[in-house]
Amino acid sequence: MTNNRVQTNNTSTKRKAEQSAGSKRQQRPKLDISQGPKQRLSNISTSSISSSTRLSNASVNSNSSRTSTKSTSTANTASAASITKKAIKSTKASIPKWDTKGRLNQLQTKLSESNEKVSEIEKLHQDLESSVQSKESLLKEAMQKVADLENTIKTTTERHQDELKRIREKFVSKNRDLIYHNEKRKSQLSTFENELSSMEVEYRKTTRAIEDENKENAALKSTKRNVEKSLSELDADTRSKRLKKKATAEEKSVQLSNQMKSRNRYVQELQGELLQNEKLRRKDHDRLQELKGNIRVFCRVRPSISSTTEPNLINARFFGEDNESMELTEQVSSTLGKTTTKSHTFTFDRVFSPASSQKECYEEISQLVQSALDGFNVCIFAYGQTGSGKTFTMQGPSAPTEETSGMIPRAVQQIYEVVQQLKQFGWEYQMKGQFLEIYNETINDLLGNTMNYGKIKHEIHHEKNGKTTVTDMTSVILDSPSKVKIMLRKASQNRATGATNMNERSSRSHSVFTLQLTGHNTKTGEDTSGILNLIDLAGSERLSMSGSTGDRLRETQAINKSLSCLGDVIHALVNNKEGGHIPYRNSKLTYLLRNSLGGNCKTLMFVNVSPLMEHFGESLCSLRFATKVNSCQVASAKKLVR
Ligand SMILES: Nc1ncnc2c1ncn2[C@@H]1O[C@H](COP(=O)(O)OP(=O)(O)OP(=O)(O)O)[C@@H](O)[C@H]1O
Repeated sequence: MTNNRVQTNNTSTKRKAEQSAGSKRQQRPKLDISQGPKQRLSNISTSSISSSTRLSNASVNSNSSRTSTKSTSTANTASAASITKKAIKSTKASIPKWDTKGRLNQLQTKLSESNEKVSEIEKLHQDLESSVQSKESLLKEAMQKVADLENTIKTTTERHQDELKRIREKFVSKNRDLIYHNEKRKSQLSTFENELSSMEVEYRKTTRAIEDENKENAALKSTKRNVEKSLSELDADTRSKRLKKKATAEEKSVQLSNQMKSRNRYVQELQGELLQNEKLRRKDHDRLQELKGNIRVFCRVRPSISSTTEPNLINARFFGEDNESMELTEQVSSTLGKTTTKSHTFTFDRVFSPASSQKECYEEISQLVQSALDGFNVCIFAYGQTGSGKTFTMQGPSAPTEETSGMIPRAVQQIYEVVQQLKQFGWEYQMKGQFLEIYNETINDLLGNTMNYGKIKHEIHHEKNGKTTVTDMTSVILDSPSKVKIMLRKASQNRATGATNMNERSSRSHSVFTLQLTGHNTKTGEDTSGILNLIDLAGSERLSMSGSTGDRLRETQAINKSLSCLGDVIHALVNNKEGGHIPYRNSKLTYLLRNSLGGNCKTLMFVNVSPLMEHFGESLCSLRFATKVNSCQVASAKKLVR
C-alpha cells in the first residue's frame, strides 16, 4: 500500500515536473514540528520523492545531452527511493503501539536521520542543478554552434555553388579554346604531314646522293692510300737525301772550319805584315819629309777682294814644274827718267797663285799633319803683312764653308780620320788643344777669360823630353770636329784686334794653336807624342808703312821685334854649327817655338802675299824673309818616342 502511495506520489511529481519543465528551482518543504509524525513523514517522503522525481526529470531532460548525466540522475533516483523505503520500514519497527514516547523518539531519530539525508539529497540536488545549469549552458552553446555551423554550411554551400558555377563556365570556355586549338593543331598537323612527305622525298634523294658520295669517298680513299704510299716512298727518299746532304754539309763545315782557321792565321800574318808595312810607311814618310827638307816654305798670293774699284795689282807670274817659282815684275824709273822692268824671282817648296783653293794648300801640308800623328813636332807658320791672307789660310773666313775652311779645321778633320784608320793597327789617340796669343810680348789664353788678360802671367817651360808647356792654359779635349769650330769661334772673339789704316781687321798679335797628339798602340805597346803648332803671325809690315802711333806704334814695334827675332833664330839655324848658340830667348815667340824650330821639328812657313801693287814693297820683304827661311838647313828631325 505504501508502495502504491509512493508510486502515486511519484507519478504526480513526475507530472508536476513535466508541467513545470524549464523551471529551475522548486520551493523545498520545511519540517513542521507541530504536525503529527505521520504527516511530517509523509511530507518528508513527498518532498523526497518530489526531489527524486525532479532529479529523475532533470535526468530525463538532460539525457539527450550526456550519458554521464544520465547515470548520475539514475543514482539519485535510486537513493531517494531507498530513503523512502527506510522511512517506511522504520515506521514498522517493533515498538509497541502504546509506547508513544518511544515511538516519538524513534521517529525523531529517524527524522534527524532523514533530515541529514535530506540535506545530503539537497546537496546532491544542488550539485545536480548546477550540473544541469552547466549542461544547459553547454547545450545552449552547442545549439549556438549548431546554428553557426548551419550558417557556415549555408554560406559555404553558396560559395561552393558560385565556385562551381565559375569553374563550369571556365571549363566551358577552356573547352571551347581546346576545340579551337585542336582544330588549329589538326591543320598544322596536316601541313606538317605534307612537309614530312616532301622531306621524305628529299631524304630519299639525299640518301641516294650520300650513297653516291660514299662510293666516291671510297674511290678517293683508295687514291689517298696510293698517294700516301708514294709520299712515304718519297719521304724515305728525301730522308736519305737529307742525311747525305747533312753528311756533305758536315764535311763542308769541317772543311770551312779548317779554311777559317787557315784564313785566321793568314789574317794574323797579314795584320803582322800590315803592322810592319805601317812601320815601313812611317819610316818612308819620315825619309820623304827629310828629303823634302825639315823646313819648308810655301808662298801664297791671295786673290783681289775688292768688288767696287779696279785695284792696281802686282804683276806676278807663276811657273815651275812643281809650281815652285814666282816672278814679280815692277817698272823702275832711272834717275835719267828711263823706265825699265825689274823682275824678282822667288823659288820655294811650292807657290800658290791667287786661284789656288784652301783644299790645294792643305793637300801639301797634310803630310806634315801625318808626321805629327807619327810623333813629330810640327810647326806651321803664316807669315806676311797685314791683310795678306794669313788668318784666312790658317783658320778660314769668319763664316767658313767646307770649301773655305782653313788649315786648322782641316788638320783636325784629317787627324780624326787617320785616328779612326789607325785603330786597326792598335793605335789609340787622345787630342788636346790649346790656343794662345802673344800680344806685346805677353801670353794670353784665347780659350780663357779675357778679364784675366795681363793678370795671369803664363810661363813657358821646355821639358827634357822635348815637350813645351805653358802654365795656366785652358786645354780642350778635341774628341769631335765640331768642338774645333766652337774653339776657333771663342779664340777669334778673344783675339786682340785693333784697327789700323792697313787692314780693318788687322791682327796685332801672334796666335798659336797647339794640338797635342798622344798615341798608344795596344798591339805593340808603342807610345807616341806629337805636337802640331799652327801659328798665325801678326802683320809683318814695317813701321813706316803701318802709320801707327801711340799704343799701336808700341804694338807694331813688339811685333816687328818678335818677327825679327824669328828671322834671327832662323838665320842662326841656317848657319848652325855644332853647339852653336840659337837666340830663342830673345822673344816670347821664338822661345815658345824653340822645339818647333830646329833639329827636332818639321817646320812649314806660309808666306802670304798681298796681290795689291801698293803692298809690293812689303811683299818683297816678306818673300825675302821666306827665302832666308827656305835656305835653312836643319839636322834630321828626331821622332819623339817615349
Ligand atoms: N785666298 C783667299 N781667298 C779669298 N779671300 C781671301 C784669301 N786670303 C785672304 N782673303 C781675304 O782677305 C782679307 C784679309 O785676309 P786676312 O784677314 O786673312 O789677312 P791677315 O794676313 O790675316 O791680316 P791680319 O794680319 O790683320 O790678321 C780677308 O777679308 C780675307 O777674307
